This record gives sequence, structure tokens and C-alpha cells, in this order.
Amino acid sequence: MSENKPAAETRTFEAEVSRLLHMMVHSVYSNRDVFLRELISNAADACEKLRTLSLSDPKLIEGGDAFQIVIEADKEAPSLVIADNGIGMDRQELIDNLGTIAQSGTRAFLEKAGDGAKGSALIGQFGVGFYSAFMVADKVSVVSRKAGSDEAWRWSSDGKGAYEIEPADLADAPARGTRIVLHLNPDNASYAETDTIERIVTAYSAHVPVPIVLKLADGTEESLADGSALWRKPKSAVTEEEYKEFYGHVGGRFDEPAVTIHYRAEGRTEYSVLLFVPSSRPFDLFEPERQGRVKLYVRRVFITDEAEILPPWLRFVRGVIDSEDLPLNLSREMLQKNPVIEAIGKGVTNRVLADLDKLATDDPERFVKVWEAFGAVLKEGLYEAPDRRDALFKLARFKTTTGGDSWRSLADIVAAFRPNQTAIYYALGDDAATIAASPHLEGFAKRGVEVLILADAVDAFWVRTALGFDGKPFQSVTQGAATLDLIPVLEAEAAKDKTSDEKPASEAALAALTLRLKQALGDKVVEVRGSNRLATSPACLVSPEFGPDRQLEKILASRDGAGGRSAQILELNPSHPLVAGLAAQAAEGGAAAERVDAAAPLLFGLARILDGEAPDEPAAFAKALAGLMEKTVA
Ligand SMILES: Nc1ncnc2c1ncn2[C@@H]1O[C@H](COP(=O)(O)OP(=O)(O)OP(=O)(O)O)[C@@H](O)[C@H]1O
Repeated sequence: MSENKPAAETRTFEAEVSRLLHMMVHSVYSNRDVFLRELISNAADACEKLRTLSLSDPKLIEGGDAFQIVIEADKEAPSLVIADNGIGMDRQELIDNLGTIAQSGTRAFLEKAGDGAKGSALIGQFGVGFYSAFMVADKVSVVSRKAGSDEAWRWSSDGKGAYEIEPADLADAPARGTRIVLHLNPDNASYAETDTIERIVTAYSAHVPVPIVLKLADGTEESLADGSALWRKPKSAVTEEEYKEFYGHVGGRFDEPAVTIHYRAEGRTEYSVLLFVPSSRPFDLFEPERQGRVKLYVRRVFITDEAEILPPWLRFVRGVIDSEDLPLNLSREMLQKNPVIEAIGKGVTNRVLADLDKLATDDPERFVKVWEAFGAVLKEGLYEAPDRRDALFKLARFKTTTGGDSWRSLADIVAAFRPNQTAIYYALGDDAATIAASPHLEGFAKRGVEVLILADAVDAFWVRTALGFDGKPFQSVTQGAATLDLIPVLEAEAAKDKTSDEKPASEAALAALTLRLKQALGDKVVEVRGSNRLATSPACLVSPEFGPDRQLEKILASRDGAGGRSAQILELNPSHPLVAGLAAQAAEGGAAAERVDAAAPLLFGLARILDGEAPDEPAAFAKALAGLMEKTVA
């Protein structure tokens, strides 16, 4: 050991690590086995990282290129050792990796978990990594020697707030890589039993791409996993359990995969694919980077999980793509705009969409679960990938105003068109409940017209650019003339209208009212008109046919903080007693018509409120309303 090395140092864990460790130690989580899965996964990653680096720097693996994970158990101590000959960590990396929480996954876990029992139940779902060792050990010691370095470091801790870091003798350190010793606590001594280790490795780690060896007490070795690449095996040779175990390793997810896609493409570009569609949302689904997690291998060598092979709207897909054609020394620049990667991306995207479509036909219930989890992401493709629109429209499912709880396809919706209906109507909004309460839907409900409820943020974007489905354009219920005249009112509604003694405004009176209101409201509206969009509300606001949609503007305004609003039209319900009464006054002229002027801002404010907004001049609105109420009590 050289003189100028820093001596042993005790450092405290970052506060969040302490919290996590506390949770681990006091966890009532019953499946402690997962700690071994986590440590093996880290060891395998370390080997794969070095294998990749050695492609450009072969000196790094001078000591031997046979990567291996070795497990050693001592029943007497009791202790368990997990050693790898991978990349290793230097002093700073030990501090950064094992003293703080760098992983966004672990942070997300902490945020979700809170404290207490809920947290311990969640540990199994998230891979919370290295720190899970403290679920079974009173003390953990890590000796690591970074590949190519002549220094080794020991990190050790009892998991109670602090850890020690000190130089380690090279004689005690692995020639390369990391050796983790768990001093098992008495309750967990069974993890030093050969049977237990065999069972856990078979269940969780049998297909990590690095061989795993168990060193027995008599010095002999037993192979627990051969490190073969599962994705290269023929489908017929792989069981469901093996797929699930591999999904856990490669995707870092422990739910059931909803779809498993395993095939080999041959022809101009050759590659093996083993991909999974998860059955639940990963925590980072809506992070702004929209980063995919598919791992790219070249002839069994891990290259990167940052290549953009699949489009961002398939970022929930997990797994491996292994190319036969790419060079091993792929640089970052080469990953971009690479024709081979583009061809692979295209082929695999085709396949994922085709398999999802097949699922929709073969197992609609399961497909709906996938759509509930990832529909909002797939819909980004409707906007970003016009060439994929037809395939995505086939998959898309919607909640609608007449569909109740069921998810409806566009084909279902077109098949249920009412007589003379020519457009697919949609209502945009922040959430389904607000949309369903919108006055704009009244006339559609009265005619039994099914309206798409579009409550995902992405909806406002694709629906404006998509030209239509099956020759039917998409039309917003808050935009343009509602063209409902030709669609018959439902019989039950027509019967109600007949028995009602409400008299709609006459055409002449309505014309007088719209003219008067337009004069009174001035520039606030571009037009005032009667409409059959409404049934029970007196008035609403809509956008002109060719302007931006009101809801889209609202969404953009809430995002950018801009309040700008383009032209709007005030639509009146001629059958509403308030409108009919005002129309009669407008037609009468003179002092009666002046009452219309006074009512104009109130009517306009009301329409805004029905739209979920405040009146544009709240003080004036409140004053006018109070005046009106005063009259009713006078
Ligand atoms: N055996 C090892 N060899 C080299 N580096 C390691 C090893 N074990 C852990 N590390 C380093 O420590 C980091 C933290 O490990 P940890 O298990 O806590 O999280 P992770 O594996 O990165 O993410 P997660 O487990 O949340 O998916 C790793 O990212 C890696 O850089």
C-alpha cells in the first residue's frame, strides 16, 4: 500500500439512503430472496460493462476474458459472498454508488413508498438494488478493484447511518471486479445453505448473460447458470417461467409481462429479438426524456440501452435486440442515423404492433389492460408517426359518452353511427367527469350520438392532425356548426319535447336576440347564433370551424401560462325558457329590448362558467347577478 493513500474514513450515508436502509431492515416484506437477485444483477451488469469497454481497450481484460459470477457460502459464520470479475469500482465510485441514491428508480420507490408497511410491500416490485443486502445481513463489506487499476478499496457498513471506506490490500482483493461479503444475521442464516442458493438463482437469475458458479465447502464448483443468451434459443426451448425470470432481469420489473415477443429475423438484416410489454406502468413512463430501455446487443455483447431503436411511443417495451450485422465498436455517433438500426427499428415496430393487434383479437380483456397502461403513450404515435396511424387506429380504444365502462374501438364507434351522422365527434378535456358534464354534449346525447371522451394530454394533438378514420373526419363538439339537424332525436327525447309546454323562440325573435346580443357583447364574440347543440343549458361557447379548438387552446394556455384566446361564438338554445323569454323581449324592442342588453354579460358569463372558466369580468358579473337576485326578493 503506498504512503499517500488516504486512510480509513467513516462517512455518513445520504439521508435518503438511511431512510431506505431503515425500511429494509424493518421490512415485513416476506420475500427477502430478492436481495440475491439484485446483487447478481449488479454483478452481471458489471461484467457486461467491462466486456463492452474491452472492445476498445483490450488491456482491461488482460487477466482473462472469462467473465463469471462466483457465489460462496459459509454456514458456520454464517456468510455469503458474491464476487464478479467485472468492471469494479474505485474509491469515488464506491462513495457515489453505495452511499447515495443515484438511481431514479430508487428515488421513485422512496416517493411512492412513504414509510411503514406500504413501503416494505413495494420493495418486491421495485428493484431497489444493492441496499437490499441489509435485509439479510448485519454487516456488508465490499472489496473492489477497478479493471486496469492497481488499487483496491474496501467499503463496509452495518447499515446504521454510516459506512467506512479504506484502502484494501491487493492480496485480499479480487484481481479485478467486486467481492461482496454479507455477514448474515442469525434469522437469515439459511441463505448460506446450498439448497436455498440453488433455488433462488434458478428462480430469479438463471438467464443473466454471465455464468454463475457456486463454490462448495469441499472446494468443488457447481454451475448454477451457463450465461447463455436466452434470446438466442428457439422459442420452443424456453418456458414461461424462464421468460418471466428473464423479464425481471432485463426489464428490472417484477410484474407479469403482458406480451412476450420472441423471434429471429433473417434476410437482409439479421437479429434476434426478445421483448416484453409489461402489464403495468413503469414509474418513468411520462418523464420528458421519453427514453426507451431496450438493450442493444451485437452478437451477444451488450452495447447500450440508450440507442433509440424503437420510437418513443413504444418506450414501455422492455427487452433485448441482438444484431448480427452491426460492428462491435459502435460509437455514439454511429448509433444515430444508422441504416441497420433504422431497419431493425422498423421491423421490430411492425412486429410489436402486429402482436398487439393479435392480442386485441385473441384476448381482448388482456389487451384492454395493456391499453389502459400504455394507450396514452401509443397515442403519441398517432401524432408523431403518420405512417403508423392506421395500425395505431386499429389498436386505439376509447371511453365514450354512450359506452359506459367499456373501451370502444373506432370501428365500433363508426358501426354505431346514427342515421345521417357523417363525423366522429370528440370532446376534449382534462378529465372524463368534466367532459361528461359539458353542455356541448347535450344535443349529441339527445340524438344518441356516441362522442369520444378524450382526456389524455396527447389527445388534443393527434386528433387535430389525424385526417379521419374510415373516411369519417374527426370533429370537436366545441367547434364549428354542430350539423346535428339531420340526425334524428331519440324517440324517448322527442316524446319528452312533445309533452313539454316550453315554447321555443320563433325564428324572427331569435334573429332579433342574436343581433342585440352581438351588439351588446361587441368584440367578446365573433358571432351569436341559435344552435341545436344544447338541450338543457341556455348557452355555450364554441370555436369557429377553422380556428383552433377551444379545449386545445385551454390546454396550451395552461401549459405555457399564456392566456390568449382566439375568437369564440356564443350559441343559444332556442328551446330554453330563458332564451325564448329574452328573444321575445328583443323582438318587442324599446325598453324591453334594453333588458336584453343588461342580460348579455350575464349570459356570456354563464356560458363561460359552463365551460369551466371564470366570467371574463368577475366583479361586473357578480354585481349584475346580485342586482338580479335583489329584484327577486324585492
Ligand atoms: N458488483 C458491482 N460491480 C460494479 N459496480 C457495481 C456493482 N454493484 C453495484 N455497482 C454500482 O453501484 C450502482 C448502484 O447499485 P444499485 O444496485 O443500488 O442500483 P442499480 O443496480 O444501478 O439500479 P437498480 O437496482 O435500482 O435497478 C450501480 O449502478 C453500479 O454502478
